[in-house]
Amino acid sequence: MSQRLAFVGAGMMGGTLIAGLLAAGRQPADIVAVENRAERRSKLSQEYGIEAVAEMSAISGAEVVVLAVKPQAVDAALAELAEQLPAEAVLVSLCAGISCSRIEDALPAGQPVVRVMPNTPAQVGAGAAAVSAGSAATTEQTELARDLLQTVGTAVIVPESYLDAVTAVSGSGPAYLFLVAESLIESGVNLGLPRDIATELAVQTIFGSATLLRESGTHPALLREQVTSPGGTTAAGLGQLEEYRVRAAFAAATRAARDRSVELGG
Ligand SMILES: NC(=O)C1=CN([C@@H]2O[C@H](COP(=O)(O)OP(=O)(O)OC[C@H]3O[C@@H](n4cnc5c(N)ncnc54)[C@H](OP(=O)(O)O)[C@@H]3O)[C@@H](O)[C@H]2O)C=CC1
Ligand SMILES: O=C(O)[C@@H]1CCC=N1
Repeated sequence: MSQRLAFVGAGMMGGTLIAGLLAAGRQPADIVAVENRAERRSKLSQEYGIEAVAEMSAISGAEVVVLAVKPQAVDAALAELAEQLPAEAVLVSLCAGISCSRIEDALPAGQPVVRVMPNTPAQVGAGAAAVSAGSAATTEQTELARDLLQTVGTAVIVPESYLDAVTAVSGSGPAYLFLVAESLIESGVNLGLPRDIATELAVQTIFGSATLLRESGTHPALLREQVTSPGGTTAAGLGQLEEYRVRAAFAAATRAARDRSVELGG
């Protein structure tokens, strides 16, 4: 694959994808970034050797244009982008909550649009993304977007109606798990462990548990039972997590994130 890619917005998520794609073997010469912030542009060109500019005209040679600005900046970006977008280019939007139809309405009729919800573990080739076709995107164009995301992790094609829930689970999900990591480390420190030891053990425990969960294909409830000796330490700890309603907290968190995604879509 060597399509010419343009990123409009190359902050946290756009920059993550660019880094992941280059690490997976994409050539810097095939990627251009249109980015508002001068310091980001310098970093992108110095660190990755890609062309990074402020002018939207740079997207004119692209076959795939990835829109990675905050949802609040989408309308302004689309207004500028619509004038420069090549008719045959696929617009791949990473923007939370913004529907394909809203993007299509801002572009020339028939422009192919694909909506994607990625996540930041793509930085280390371990992303999880879901991809949905807009009304004018062909199967081939949707698969092209999926393949792009698959170079930095897992990517699945889903109906667009799933995407707000996907955003709540895997788009925002890394932040929930980083909060769990932070809590486990602090709890170890509170119990008297040196911070570096607590950090190393907590991080490896999360990594090892995720790897076991994925590689064994075993239901997490069974894996949890394997750790839980009758009358033992884990049963005592889990009892407190149930008491503090961890399951209810995750259900409420994902509902709130899903609702916010819907709200951002306007
Ligand atoms: N961060 C994450 O974990 C995830 C983010 N997303 C989605 O990705 C999108 C980007 O998020 P994120 O990367 O975190 O945001 P960032 O703010 O880190 O990056 C967006 C960048 O785009 C720039 N920008 C805004 N408008 C334009 C424009 N018209 N032309 C060129 N550059 C522009 C911004 O500059 P300035 O600030 O000066 O406007 C900023 O540097 C969002 O829609 C978000 O919903 C999806 C999944 C995960
Ligand atoms: O917090 C957000 O709105 C974005 C979308 C998913 C992850 N970050």
